[in-house]
Amino acid sequence: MELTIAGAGTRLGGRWVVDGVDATPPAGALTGLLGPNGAGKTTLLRLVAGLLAPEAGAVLVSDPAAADPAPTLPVHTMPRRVRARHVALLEQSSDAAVPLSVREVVALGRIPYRSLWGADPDAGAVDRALGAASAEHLADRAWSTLSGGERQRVHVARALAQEPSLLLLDEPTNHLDVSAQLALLGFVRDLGVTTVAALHDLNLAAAYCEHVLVLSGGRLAAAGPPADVLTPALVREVYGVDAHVLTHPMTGRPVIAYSPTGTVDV
Ligand SMILES: Nc1ncnc2c1ncn2[C@@H]1O[C@H](COP(=O)(O)OP(=O)(O)OP(=O)(O)O)[C@@H](O)[C@H]1O
Repeated sequence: MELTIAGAGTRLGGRWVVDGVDATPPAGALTGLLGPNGAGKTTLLRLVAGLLAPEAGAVLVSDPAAADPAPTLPVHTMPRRVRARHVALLEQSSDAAVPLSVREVVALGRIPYRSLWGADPDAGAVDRALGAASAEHLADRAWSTLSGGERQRVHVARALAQEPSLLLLDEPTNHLDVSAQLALLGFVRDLGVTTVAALHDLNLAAAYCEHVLVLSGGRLAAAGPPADVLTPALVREVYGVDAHVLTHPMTGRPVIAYSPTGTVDV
């Protein structure tokens, strides 16, 4: 799905927390949404998901009912059921103790596809999503008994079960061990679905994202391929941290080596 964020902004608590953001994340690829705590990443994801209507500008997506893929449809005006078939948002996980099994939680992602009498037209969708999120071994567990990382995998599986054409992930690697982080981002990158993922780990973004957007104080500070954007000057300006940017010996992608603060023994 094509996505254009055109001067989008919104206020929360009387303050512009997303302010005049212009961006065109590449279709069918993984875009990293970066920026310090409070920069506006979650709010921008909610605007892109159509859960918030922008007070300024627009968030436009391809109209699923039209042959033309050009982004012309304001996402927040899509009927909810239609939007739920095309746009999935994985929010920062809540720890609600719902009395459901893992399989039932993932099946919630299939609600937009179910018929009036509750049948899912694709009986294999839940199992495929569990497999994609490396969570098939959890299928029959009670949700309330899972660890933080296990829950995160199930949240991801639920979003994938929606089979969206626009996938929005808010800190999807939260709680995951290193191996699960790499597996998840590798899987999402190879999905071929337009994906925007808020990430705190600049090295994961550099390794897996085709494009990155960097927010700072609600405004877009930089956008482009990670190798162009993730410079020592940018890391200093946005995060207030000194860093060296090295080149990964296998992939050629940037590796950010932060300079420790305080006294350093050498
Ligand atoms: N309902 C609200 N009312 C007032 N201010 C809000 C509200 N929700 C969020 N904010 C503020 O808006 C700003 C942006 O918040 P947001 O959650 O989008 O940032 P973020 O980049 O996702 O942060 P983090 O990395 O910490 O998750 C923050 O300063 C936050 O305190």
